Amino acid sequence: MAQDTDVVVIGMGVGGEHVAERLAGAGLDVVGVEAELVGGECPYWACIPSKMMIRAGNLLAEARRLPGMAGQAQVAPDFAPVAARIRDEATDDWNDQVAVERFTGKGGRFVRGCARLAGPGRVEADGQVFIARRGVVLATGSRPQIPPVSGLDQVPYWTNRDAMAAKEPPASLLVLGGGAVGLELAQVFARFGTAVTVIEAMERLLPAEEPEVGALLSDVLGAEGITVRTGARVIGVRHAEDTFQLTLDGGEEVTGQHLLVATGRRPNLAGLGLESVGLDPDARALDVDGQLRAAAGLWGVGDLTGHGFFTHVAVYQAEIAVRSVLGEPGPDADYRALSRVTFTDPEVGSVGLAEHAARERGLRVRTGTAQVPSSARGWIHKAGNEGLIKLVEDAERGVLVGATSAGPAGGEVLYGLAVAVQAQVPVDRLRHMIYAYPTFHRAVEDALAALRHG
Ligand SMILES: Cc1cc2nc3c(=O)[nH]c(=O)nc-3n(C[C@H](O)[C@H](O)[C@H](O)COP(=O)(O)OP(=O)(O)OC[C@H]3O[C@@H](n4cnc5c(N)ncnc54)[C@H](O)[C@@H]3O)c2cc1C
Ligand SMILES: NC(=O)c1ccc[n+]([C@@H]2O[C@H](COP(=O)([O-])OP(=O)(O)OC[C@H]3O[C@@H](n4cnc5c(N)ncnc54)[C@H](O)[C@@H]3O)[C@@H](O)[C@H]2O)c1
Repeated sequence: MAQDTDVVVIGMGVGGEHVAERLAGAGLDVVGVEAELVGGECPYWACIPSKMMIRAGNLLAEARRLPGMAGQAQVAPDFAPVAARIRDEATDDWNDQVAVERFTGKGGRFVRGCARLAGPGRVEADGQVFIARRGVVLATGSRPQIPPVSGLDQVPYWTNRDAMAAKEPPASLLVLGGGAVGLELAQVFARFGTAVTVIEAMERLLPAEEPEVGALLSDVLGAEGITVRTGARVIGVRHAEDTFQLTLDGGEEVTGQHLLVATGRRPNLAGLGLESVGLDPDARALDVDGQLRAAAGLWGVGDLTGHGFFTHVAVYQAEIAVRSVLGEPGPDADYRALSRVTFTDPEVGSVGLAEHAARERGLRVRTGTAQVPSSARGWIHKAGNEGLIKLVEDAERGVLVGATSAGPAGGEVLYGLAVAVQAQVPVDRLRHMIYAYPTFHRAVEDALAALRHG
């Protein structure tokens, strides 16, 4: 028999969990359905374990920077504490009991299973049927996008999930894709002694970001001993005797003990029953309006909306969806000042539009760039000081529409630039601010001084 409830949340990753807990906390009867682990990708296989790995890799890199700066250190990398932290502190050995109890403790009803829509306000899960009076929130996230490379579907490649569960670094690793996942993990494993080759199809690393950043990362990763192949297409994959062999389009072969496929993600819409509510199940992403509504009584938050695969986007959208479900007024989602940080060393932070994206929108653009090593703090910092600040100004309006901050703490330096883009602070005002000496963010002042038409 069908059970009545106020709201059903399908998918209890960061987005869905936030919605479900907030609505249950507001006194609604909420059913939360999760096929795998409550918390989703971020705590178990993505943001948190990868950042624990990166913290460890950065410690090794800092120790290796001692010569010429502060003495000598014997560095003997050991991945065991990293794997243990991921198992014990990050993921509770991939057990979500605490998260489930946090939700049920707020009065939520939890169902473990794969849910699907069976008409407006109607959800089937784990052999049960729920009728949602207020509506349904879809938050099913995304999964790795596997490219159609000949032989790839026949071999035991890694995705981010296998990498996060690794107990030791592989002897060698081929990384397909020079985006955020590929580069963060390439650098970590290399710092633990893995021989890493990154193969990126586009002409540069992090191709969606400023080209200066792709060049910077190629140099830094190359100097750390990582082989970086850009503009490289893999046309075939084979696996035999614990070795992966990739054939590049020029005929060259590259080999490695493991292969990490990190070529992007795609929203999980298949099998959700979208056709039962008149929506296209084959769409690339769930189309939502500014209040995160996909249809009457149907909301969507997180990766499946295609507005950027980031935890901060999922949680931002979740707050708006909560207000919308509760019928409370509030502003529409606004992605103009969306920040993203790739946690390589140097960290690459960016907000808003890269120069090429601003030009594609027809803006009259001025850009200004400053090199971190040439700034006072960068010069003082010395070892590991690589980085740059690049600003993108809409010259008509005299405001920044985008900025990049790469360097030590580049993701933190980004914050001031994100405020400037979000609040549309006039560039002239930014020029007449006082920037503390000698901070990394003082390079912003140099970049402002360099703003000129390209
Ligand atoms: C390696 C890696 C590192 C990352 N690092 C960062 C980072 O540093 N910072 C950052 O902001 N972002 C990072 N991300 C992205 C971040 O993990 C995602 O953006 C975030 O997890 C999205 O949350 P979500 O709730 O939309 O989806 P998910 O976390 O994917 O959760 C969706 C949930 O829905 C469940 N589900 C799916 N279908 C159904 C169904 N039919 N019924 C029931 N349940 C279902 C799934 O099991 C899953 O638990 C990283 C991603 C990766 C891969
Ligand atoms: N620090 C963070 O916030 C963080 C970290 C990791 C992941 N993420 C999120 O997860 C998402 C997925 O990360 P990702 O790195 O998998 O995707 P991505 O889209 O960032 O990068 C994928 C890369 O693979 C390349 N590529 C695609 N097909 C290829 C092929 N056949 N051969 C070689 N290269 C190919 C693309 O050109 C691109 O550079 C990101 O979009 C990001 O939003 C965020």
